[in-house]
Amino acid sequence: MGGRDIDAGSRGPRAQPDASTPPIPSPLPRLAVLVSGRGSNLQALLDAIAAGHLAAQVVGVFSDRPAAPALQRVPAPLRWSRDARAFPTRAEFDAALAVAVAAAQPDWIVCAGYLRILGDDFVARFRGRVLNIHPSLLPKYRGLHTHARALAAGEREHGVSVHFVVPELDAGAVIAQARVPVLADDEADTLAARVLQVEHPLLVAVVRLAAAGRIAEHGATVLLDGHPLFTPLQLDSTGHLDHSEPRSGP
Ligand SMILES: Nc1nc2c(c(=O)[nH]1)N[C@@H](CN(C=O)c1ccc(C(=O)N[C@@H](CCC(=O)O)C(=O)O)cc1)CN2
Ligand SMILES: NCC(=O)N[C@@H]1O[C@H](COP(=O)([O-])[O-])[C@@H](O)[C@H]1O
Repeated sequence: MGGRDIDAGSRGPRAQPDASTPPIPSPLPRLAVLVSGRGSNLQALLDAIAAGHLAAQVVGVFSDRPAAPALQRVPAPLRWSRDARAFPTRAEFDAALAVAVAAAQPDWIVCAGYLRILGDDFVARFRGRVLNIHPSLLPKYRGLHTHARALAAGEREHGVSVHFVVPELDAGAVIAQARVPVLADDEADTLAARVLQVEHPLLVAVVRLAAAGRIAEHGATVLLDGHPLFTPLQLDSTGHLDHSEPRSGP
């Protein structure tokens, strides 16, 4: 799994393009995906790319768990994993992860079911380019076990958020959300399954915006096409993000 191929060879005069010269396509945006589990969100990205619905390329899949089934969804050269528990400190694992991720030269890093808190140094190194999909309507239910907690709290609505990653857990600017109803007979697993169904189109839709250079982190705010988002984009029933959301401010 390597980075960009840099042609250090040719030093002669560059051929001037003319009408007969086909345009050189810009390289596809490079995605590094961090996983810890089965990888259904990773698969959603891979499927969208294969179907021509996401103009990007997965350049590496990274895990803290060598046995993570998600790793099997990509060819071996794209896989990197180390047992995080085998490292003396969290910082040492994070440092090894950062070196491996940097070597892939990603444009974006997507936490897709990645179950480790990233250290401050890792976040700082890639700040503004790290996204996470979190199974709750943030800022509600940061952390783990979100479905059980939402049920225990008697929520009638639940869902998923995609946000920028900052050092504080699940506290980064929220880019987009998708909502599902909580049913009277829901248990954590049935609610999780319903949420997962909207996670996949939501993640693809946000990564599509990121890959197209349309979103950016601006402090605690998300910029969409240079305009601040004051409320997260919402996934509609057709799997598209509502860009018509009213934007106040310049
Ligand atoms: N610095 C950040 N790192 C990560 C974030 C983030 O927002 N900031 N998002 C997470 C993903 N995540 C929820 O969406 C999450 C991941 C891990 C944990 C957690 O408590 N992990 C424990 C280990 C749990 C386990 O092994 O079962 C830990 O790291 O000690 C909570 C939420 C990705 N990283
Ligand atoms: N705190 C992070 C977290 O809980 N992420 C959640 O883990 C699952 C991973 O599924 P996947 O491995 O099939 O994509 C997804 O539901 C994702 O939202």
